[in-house]
Amino acid sequence: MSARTGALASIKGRLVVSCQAYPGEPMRSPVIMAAVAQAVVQGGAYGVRAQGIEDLKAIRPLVDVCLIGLVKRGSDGVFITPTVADAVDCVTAGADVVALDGTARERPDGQPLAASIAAVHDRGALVMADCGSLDDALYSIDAGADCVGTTLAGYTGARPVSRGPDLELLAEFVGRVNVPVIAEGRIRNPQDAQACLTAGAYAVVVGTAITHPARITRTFVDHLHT
Ligand SMILES: CC(=O)N[C@H](C=O)[C@@H](O)[C@H](O)[C@H](O)COP(=O)(O)O
Repeated sequence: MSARTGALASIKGRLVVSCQAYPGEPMRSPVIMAAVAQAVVQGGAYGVRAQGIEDLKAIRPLVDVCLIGLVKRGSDGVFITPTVADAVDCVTAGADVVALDGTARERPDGQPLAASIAAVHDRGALVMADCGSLDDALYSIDAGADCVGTTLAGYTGARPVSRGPDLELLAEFVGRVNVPVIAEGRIRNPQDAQACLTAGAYAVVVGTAITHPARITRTFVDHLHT
C-alpha cells in the first residue's frame, strides 16, 4: 500500500475536520489555520481538510494525519481546485489527497476533470471528487477519482439545500458507487456525523460546526431571547 493509499485508509470510519477561514475573516492566516489543525488532531481527528497553498504548507509539517488539500477560487461555477495547476500545487504543498470539483461543468483552464486527476496521480497523491449529484459522482469515478464526497450537495443547483447533511444523496452514492464515499456538508453535530457513518459513509468531514467560531457564535446568539 502506498503512503497516500494508507492515508485514505487511515480515515475509514473516522472524523476529518475542515479547517478553513474565508476571505476577509479574522482567522484567515496560515499560522492560525495550522494551530486550528493541530487542535483538531489533538481532539481526535484522523484527517484535516485545508484550503490554500500557504495553509497546506503551514499545516503539513505540524500534523501527521491524512491531509486533504484544495484551492478555492471564488464561489461561483467550478471553484474548488478548478485547474490542473491548482491540483498540482496542492500535491507539492503536501496534500495526500487533493479535493477538486467533480462536476462535468467547464473548468477555467479548459481542461477536462480527467486531466487534473491524472496530474495528481502522476505525482503520487489521490483525488477526492467533490460532488453535488449522483451524475457528478459517476462522472468523476469514470475520470479516475479515488473517492467521492457529497461536498457540493445543494451548491450546484442539482439538489435543494438540505437542513443537515444530504443523507438522501449520500445513500444514493453508497448504493451506486464502488469507491469510498465521504460525507461532507452541513454536518452540524455528532448525531449528524454518526447518521452519515450509519448510512454507509467511509468517513465524515465536518467544517463550520467545529472550526468557524463566528458562525457557531451566531447560532447561540440567534437562539437567545429574553
Ligand atoms: C461548498 C463549499 O464550498 N464547501 C467547502 C469545501 O471545502 C467548505 O466551505 C465547507 O466548509 C466544507 O465543505 C465543510 O462543510 P461544512 O462547513 O458545511 O461542515
